[in-house]
Amino acid sequence: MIHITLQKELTAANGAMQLDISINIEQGQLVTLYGDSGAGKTSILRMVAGLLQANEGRIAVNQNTWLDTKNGICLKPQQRKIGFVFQDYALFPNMTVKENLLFALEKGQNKEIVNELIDIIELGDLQDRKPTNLSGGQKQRVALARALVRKPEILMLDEPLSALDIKMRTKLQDYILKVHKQFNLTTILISHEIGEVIKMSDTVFIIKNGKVIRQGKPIEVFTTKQISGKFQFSGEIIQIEKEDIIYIVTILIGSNFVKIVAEEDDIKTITVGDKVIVASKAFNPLLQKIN
Ligand SMILES: Nc1ncnc2c1ncn2[C@@H]1O[C@H](COP(=O)(O)OP(=O)(O)OP(=O)(O)O)[C@@H](O)[C@H]1O
Repeated sequence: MIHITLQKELTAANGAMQLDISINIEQGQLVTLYGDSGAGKTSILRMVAGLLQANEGRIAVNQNTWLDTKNGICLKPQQRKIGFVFQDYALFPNMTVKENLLFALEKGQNKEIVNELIDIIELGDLQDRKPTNLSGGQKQRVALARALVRKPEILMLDEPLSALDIKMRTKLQDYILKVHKQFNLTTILISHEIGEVIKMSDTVFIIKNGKVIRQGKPIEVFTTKQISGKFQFSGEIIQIEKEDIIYIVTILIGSNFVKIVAEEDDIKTITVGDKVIVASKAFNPLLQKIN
């Protein structure tokens, strides 16, 4: 079990914001932090990693205490068993893929883990290339492998996929799920994509103004009780157009646009940029393979 209690005064765009959270994560779970920009998600990860100091807090990872401000305990970042992947890949440009991984080894650590990761994350063909000769998705695979070299207890992923196109994103999601299971990791992912949160995580914590406002299984957290659709997708509203007495709402679902007819009452609570669920109760879709 991982227990995280943190309090920190942050300086938000409109003044001071008190971050105050207390979360428990079971060993082996993949959890997501979801919320608006500036809600405090990255600050939480940075405090867990020891890169940002909490005003008060306690972090206990299995039997070990990483932080306990009341008792003056605060492990240095290098003493916390963390693997971190950011949106920017932060690979060393002058080193090959394999050298980047070898460089991450601890002093005296067996090099076998590097070959194991090259194998699992399928970097064999890329291992002698330098990062400039890799695509965004390939670089992020290397960054993921590098984060795992020291066999972390917690893997932290701060929007690692947001710069990638939908196809790459899906592929990387699968690699993350694979290593999460194979290395029995506890993983904390920050994501803005409802679909990604639902696909990836056991539990989602919705963060707003530095507080956890909801938590639970993603599908239950993101769907209200009224919706019991048999068929549903999440997406973002791109456009709302009035046509006579109805409205046409354009929603981006993955890389596809879908137009939905809505009535005046429906659009009262929604606006462009909102994340929504599109659900249908009586729907018999056709399935067709695409190449
Ligand atoms: N070291 C710090 N001291 C004080 N305030 C900070 C510090 N670091 C970040 N902040 C502020 O805390 C707020 C939350 O930032 P944070 O990066 O944690 O949000 P976020 O939810 O991860 O946002 P995004 O999704 O845009 O990355 C921001 O307003 C930021 O300016």
